[in-house]
This record gives sequence, structure tokens and C-alpha cells, in this order.
Amino acid sequence: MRTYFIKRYNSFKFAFRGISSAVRSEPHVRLHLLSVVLVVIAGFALGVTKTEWCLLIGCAGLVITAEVFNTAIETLTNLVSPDWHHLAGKTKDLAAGAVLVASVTAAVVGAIIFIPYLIALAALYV
Ligand SMILES: Nc1ncnc2c1ncn2[C@@H]1O[C@H](COP(=O)(O)OP(=O)(O)OP(=O)(O)O)[C@@H](O)[C@H]1O
Repeated sequence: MRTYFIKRYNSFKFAFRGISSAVRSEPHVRLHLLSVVLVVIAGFALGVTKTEWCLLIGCAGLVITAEVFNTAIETLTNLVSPDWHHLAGKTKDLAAGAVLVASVTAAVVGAIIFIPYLIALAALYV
């Protein structure tokens, strides 16, 4: 039983080490984390609903997950193919494409949620 908990503890430790390594090595991951912080501040400031919070958190999780996978794929590609190879390039382009899809999705959802709040807020001052 003790071994079971030690193994689970180590799994979490390795996972956090992976996230921490992605944050330290990838400027894009830091940029996306900053965006998440700004979205959370805007969410509290504008008083979004519970459903809207779920959508925003879901999108933020999707983008960060895509970024961490992208970092993992880039790292593995660099290990397997340090030299220029069209398949290595294609692999990295595909991973970057996944991040772009997740980011555009999050941006569209954010716009759909925040724009009506911002219009209502602006209307108070005009
Ligand atoms: N070994 C390679 N062989 C062929 N093309 C490559 C190779 N490495 C990178 N590329 C091409 O250059 C692009 C940029 O690669 P790079 O490794 O700099 O990733 P990146 O998107 O700049 O990553 P990041 O800025 O997140 O570190 C890739 O998307 C790919 O098209």
C-alpha cells in the first residue's frame, strides 16, 4: 500500500517537473499562462456566469495542454532528428498547428463571452 502511494506521489512529481520545464524553456507557454491570468482577472472584474467560467477554464486548459504536448513533441523531435529532415519539420509544424487551433478556439470563445460585457460596460459611460 505504501509503495502504491509513493508511486502515485512520484507520478505527480514527474508531471509537475514536466510542466515546470515547459514554463521555464518555452516563452509561448509563459505567454499563454499570462493570458490565462488576464482572463481570470477579466472574469472576476466583469462577473461572468458559472457556465462562462467553465467555458473559459476549459479553453485555457486546452491551450496549455496543447502547448505542453507541443513542447514534448519538439523535444522528442530534436532528440530523434537533430539534423534537418522534412519529416521532423512536418512533425513540428503539425504540433504547432494544434496549438494554433486551440488558441484560435480559445480566442473566439473569449470574444463571444467578453464582448457583450464590454459593450454593456461601455454603454454605462456613453
Ligand atoms: N530538424 C528539423 N528538420 C526540418 N525542419 C525543422 C527542423 N527543426 C525545425 N524545423 C522547422 O522549423 C520550424 C521551427 O522550429 P523550432 O524548433 O524553432 O520550433 P518553434 O516553433 O520555433 O518552437 P519554439 O519557439 O516553441 O521553441 C518547425 O516548425 C519546422 O518547420
